[in-house]
Amino acid sequence: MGTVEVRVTAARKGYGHGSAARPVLKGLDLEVERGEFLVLVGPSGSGKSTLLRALAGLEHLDAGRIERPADAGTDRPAIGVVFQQPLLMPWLTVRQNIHFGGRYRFNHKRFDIAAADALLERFGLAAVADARPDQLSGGQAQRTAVARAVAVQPRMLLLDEPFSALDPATRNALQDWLRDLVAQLGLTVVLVTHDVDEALYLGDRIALLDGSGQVAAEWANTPPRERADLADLPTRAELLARYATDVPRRSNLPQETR
Ligand SMILES: Nc1ncnc2c1ncn2[C@@H]1O[C@H](COP(=O)(O)OP(=O)(O)OP(=O)(O)O)[C@@H](O)[C@H]1O
Repeated sequence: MGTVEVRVTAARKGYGHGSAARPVLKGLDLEVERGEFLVLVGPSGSGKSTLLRALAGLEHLDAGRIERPADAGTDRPAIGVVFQQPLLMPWLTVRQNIHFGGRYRFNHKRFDIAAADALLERFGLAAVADARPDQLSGGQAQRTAVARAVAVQPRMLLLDEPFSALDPATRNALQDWLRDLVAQLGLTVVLVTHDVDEALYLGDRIALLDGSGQVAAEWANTPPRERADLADLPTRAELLARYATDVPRRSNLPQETR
């Protein structure tokens, strides 16, 4: 067992009140090791995004605790977050978007602009550095979002279905790209995905949220180098079988609690 980067203990979180109260996390425990690539899978409504937002500090737990990497001073955040939509600032160029976190959220005098600019090259975005988000392909936009997240040199990257809105070819290309990037930067990653093959292709470990409000099962995984190998993995059949659980959807909730 390596160094624990994040420890979630007895996490409880629900939404709504009274008869509409809906617990989502029910005493969930989870540990993520430093440098590990953990993938959270599970059906819609099982609480994957809620857990990720809590890990990011964007959501408060009702009970339980999360110990996560502390920010090193005020200038360097420990965590970068990327969502399904790139959420770029439409009035800023790609380069300005990548600078955004460093310039505006932290001590801008210590933000390393040269290092952030080097990401343009590394992420294949140099040719569109001065373009606005509406001029980008989906893949370019999402690479910009990841570049913005890593420009502030976080220790951990939290990704909530970052590639699910992309076409399959672009998704595959970005999975390869992400895998190389994470290995080079030595980041700890927690990725939420619906895609079992994506989980098996990328994850060092896969955790299943099945709607019970807890981690229902975990699998150690040695990611295959070839996509063709995915189909034969025993874990794949097991995961798909466990995945079939039906969890009530968000649309069942009263409108005002959404
Ligand atoms: N802000 C909110 N207000 C009320 N209910 C919410 C809120 N966010 C999530 N929920 C509810 O909590 C439950 C878990 O949602 P969450 O988005 O965490 O699940 P998920 O596993 O990520 O689902 P999906 O895969 O569809 O994104 C769902 O039933 C959802 O309706």
